[in-house]
Amino acid sequence: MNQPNIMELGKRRNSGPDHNGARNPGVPLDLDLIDTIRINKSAAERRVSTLAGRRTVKKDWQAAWLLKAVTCMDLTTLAGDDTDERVRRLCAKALQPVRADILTALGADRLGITVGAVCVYHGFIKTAVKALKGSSVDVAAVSTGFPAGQAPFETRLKEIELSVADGATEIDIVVSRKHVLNSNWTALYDEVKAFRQACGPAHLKSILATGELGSIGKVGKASMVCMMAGSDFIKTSTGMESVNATLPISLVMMRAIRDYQTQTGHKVGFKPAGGISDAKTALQYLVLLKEELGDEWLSPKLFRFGASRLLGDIERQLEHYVTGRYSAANRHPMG
Ligand SMILES: O=C[C@H](O)COP(=O)(O)O
Repeated sequence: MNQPNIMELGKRRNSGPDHNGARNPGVPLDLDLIDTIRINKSAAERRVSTLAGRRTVKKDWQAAWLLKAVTCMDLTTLAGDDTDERVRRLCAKALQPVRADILTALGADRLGITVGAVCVYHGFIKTAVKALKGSSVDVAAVSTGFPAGQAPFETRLKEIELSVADGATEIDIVVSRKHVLNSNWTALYDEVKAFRQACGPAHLKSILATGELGSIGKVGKASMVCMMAGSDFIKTSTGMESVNATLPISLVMMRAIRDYQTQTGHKVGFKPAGGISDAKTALQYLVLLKEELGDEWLSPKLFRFGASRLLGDIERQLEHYVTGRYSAANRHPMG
């Protein structure tokens, strides 16, 4: 696997698809196309099962890929006991995600590495905006009755509008699982399109909650419908389902993104989220992404990890790389 140009890591300011080309404007719903989508589950599982053994990244290359993963992270806190102080600490970590001594040892201390965004509940948007002011780190808010999405439709629309008014530049919505389970693609399309409209300039990430969609085939179809409705990103999971991000599901979503680009010319981002907590797994996602969608997607404009714990393990692995020793996980707090 090629080493990303480490000098490029610090340059990516202004994340989001529209800063470097047009956003996905969406297209009319094409039910005939949705009907043709078929997914071979065993083939998808076979494809990803060889990933860890077949492609490995070592030493300098691994360090560079891990720094890339950091720049593509939505550093997340979504807990019932979140406080303004916790969010402020998380934002400080977002601005300096890897300890200065580690970055210096890696020769990466002048790259201005930050995460892609901080992801919070609505009530903490203003706190995050203030803490990140002057930086290029985006503020993402989960929305539309996250995680279940069972609030009234008008309430969900209003929630988006309020979050954008508070300063969120990215909105992570949850789709109504019932529309997918009932194969009511028109209802899903209309819902996501309305959410996109409510977002205005903020980018829309559509969370499919893939672990609750019943089949891998539904994941392929729902991915395509969400992109047709104008999603800037499609995202696997809320982190609250019993099954969250997996590599086979991610493969299906990446291929849907590829097919959508082939059909329409529009690029849509991908965000695996939920349960991705170690550097080794993160590298597997990056390898799969590079192989399926190419180098252009290896950027926060088109790829994010949604993760609350991953950064700690990445920092720990980077410290091991520069010192030869592993430190205790609690030496890498998130805030
Ligand atoms: O969107 C992000 C997820 O909620 C994060 O899930 P996690 O806490 O399992 O990393």
